[in-house]
Amino acid sequence: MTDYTKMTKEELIKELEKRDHALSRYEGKTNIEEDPDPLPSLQFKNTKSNLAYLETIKRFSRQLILPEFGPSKQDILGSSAVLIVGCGGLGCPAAIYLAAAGISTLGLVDYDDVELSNLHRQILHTESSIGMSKAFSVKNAVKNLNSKVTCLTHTDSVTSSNIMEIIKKYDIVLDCTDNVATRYLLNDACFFLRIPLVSGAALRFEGQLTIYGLDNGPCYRCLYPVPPAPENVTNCSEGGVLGVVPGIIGTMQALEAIKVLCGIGEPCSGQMLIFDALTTKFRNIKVRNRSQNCQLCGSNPTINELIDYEAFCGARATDKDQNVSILEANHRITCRQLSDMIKRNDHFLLVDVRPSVELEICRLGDPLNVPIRQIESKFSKEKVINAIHETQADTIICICRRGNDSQRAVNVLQEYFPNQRVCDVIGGLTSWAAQIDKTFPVY
Ligand SMILES: Nc1ncnc2c1ncn2[C@@H]1O[C@H](COP(=O)(O)OP(=O)(O)OP(=O)(O)O)[C@@H](O)[C@H]1O
Ligand SMILES: [Zn+2]
Repeated sequence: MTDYTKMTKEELIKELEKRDHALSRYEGKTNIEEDPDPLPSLQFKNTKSNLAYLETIKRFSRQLILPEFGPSKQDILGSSAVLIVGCGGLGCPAAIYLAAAGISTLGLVDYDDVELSNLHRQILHTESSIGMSKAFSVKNAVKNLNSKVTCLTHTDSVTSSNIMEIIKKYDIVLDCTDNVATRYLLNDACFFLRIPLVSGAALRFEGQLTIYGLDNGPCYRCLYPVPPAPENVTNCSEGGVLGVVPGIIGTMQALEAIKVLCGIGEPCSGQMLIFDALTTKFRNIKVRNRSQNCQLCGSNPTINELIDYEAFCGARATDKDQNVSILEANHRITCRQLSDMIKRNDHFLLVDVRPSVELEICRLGDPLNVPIRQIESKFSKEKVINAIHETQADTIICICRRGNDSQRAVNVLQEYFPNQRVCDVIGGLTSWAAQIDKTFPVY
C-alpha cells in the first residue's frame, strides 16, 4: 500500500487527481467490487474534496504510520459506530479518545444532567455545562475536538423497551454505567444482537475492564449468573472514587473498542484487567470460559428475550440514592425537631454514624462518631455509655449523610439501650442543609 505519510504535498495532490479521475469512472455504479486498481480506503472516504483528504491524512498521520494500523484501519474507524452508555467518569474519556481516533459515529446515552460533584472525574463536562444533559455536554466536547464525528444523543435511560432499537445501529457497545441492572440489560441486549460489549468499572482506587460476548468469549451472566444483593453494591457516591481511576479505565475501553473494530492485537476478552491505583499494579486475571450452563449464552438458554432487570436485581437501574424506611415513625425525628432540641438545650446524645473521614468534611456540632460498620459488627457499648453520662442524655439521636444508615444504627442501638429513647434524623445531614442551614456543606 502507498505510504501517504512520506509524500510531499505536491505528490499527494497529484495522487489525488489520479484517484479522483479513477473514481469518476464509478459514478452512478453501485457495485465497485470490479475496481481493477482498488483505491486506498482512506482516499475513498474523502473523495468529496482534496482538502478533506489532506486534512484527514494530516490529522491521523501519527497513527497512520503504525505498520499494524495504517490507512486501512483508519478507514475502519472512519466507518464504525460505537455506542457509549453512560457519559460519566468512564464515558467521558472513552468518548473523547474515540472521537480523537476518528470514529465515524458516536452514540451518547445518559439520562442525567451534569452536577458540580461530577467535574473531578467526568472530564468533558465543565462548570458552564452544569445543569446540561450529560449526553449533550459530551457531544459538545467531541465536536470541539473533531467536528467530523456524527454524534447521536439519547437523553433517556436505556431500558428493556428502548435498548434494542438504540443498539442495533452500532458495531460495538461500551458499558460506562454504574449499576447492576443496566449491566445485565446491556449484556443481554448485546448478546441477542451479537454485538461485543466493552465493560468498565471504577470505584475508590480500583478499576476493572473486560469484554463480553466477543467471538466465543463469556458473557456477563457466565461470570455473574446471580446479581449481588443490593446492600452489597457500593457506588461512587457512597464509596468514593479518585477521579483519575475511571479516566484510566474509560481510556482503556476506548482502546479495546479500537482493537476489536480494527482486529488488531489481543482484545481483553476471557480475562479481567484489574487496576490498583495505590500500588500502580495492573493484574490480568483469566476469567472462566463461556459457560455451557449460562442462562443466556449456554446450550439450554432460559433467557430468550429481555426481562425486567430492576426486578431481577432487586435494585433500580440508577445509582441515585434511594431512601429506605425501616423504622417506625416514633423512632424518627425531623431536622426541624432536632433544630428545636438544640435551641432548647435538651439533653441528648448525637451519634454520627458516618465513616470518620466524612466528619472531616462536615459535622453538626460535636457528635460522638461511631461508624455504622462498627455498630453492626464489633460494637463497644462503653463509648456510648460514657458519652450518655457526660451529656446526661435521655435520648440517643443517630444521624448520617442521608438518613439510611442512621435507621440501621437505631435498630442495633435500641437492643443495646432498651431503656433509652433512640431515634434518627429523617434525611440526615442532606436534609439539614436543605431545610435548616443552607450554608451546611452537601457532598
Ligand atoms: N440505564 C441507564 N441509562 C442511561 N444512562 C445511565 C444508565 N445507568 C447509568 N447511567 C449513567 O451512567 C453514568 C455513570 O457515570 P458515573 O457513575 O461516573 O456518574 P454519576 O452517577 O453521575 O456519579 P455519582 O455517583 O458521583 O453521582 C451516569 O452519568 C448515569 O447517569
Ligand atoms: Zn453467558
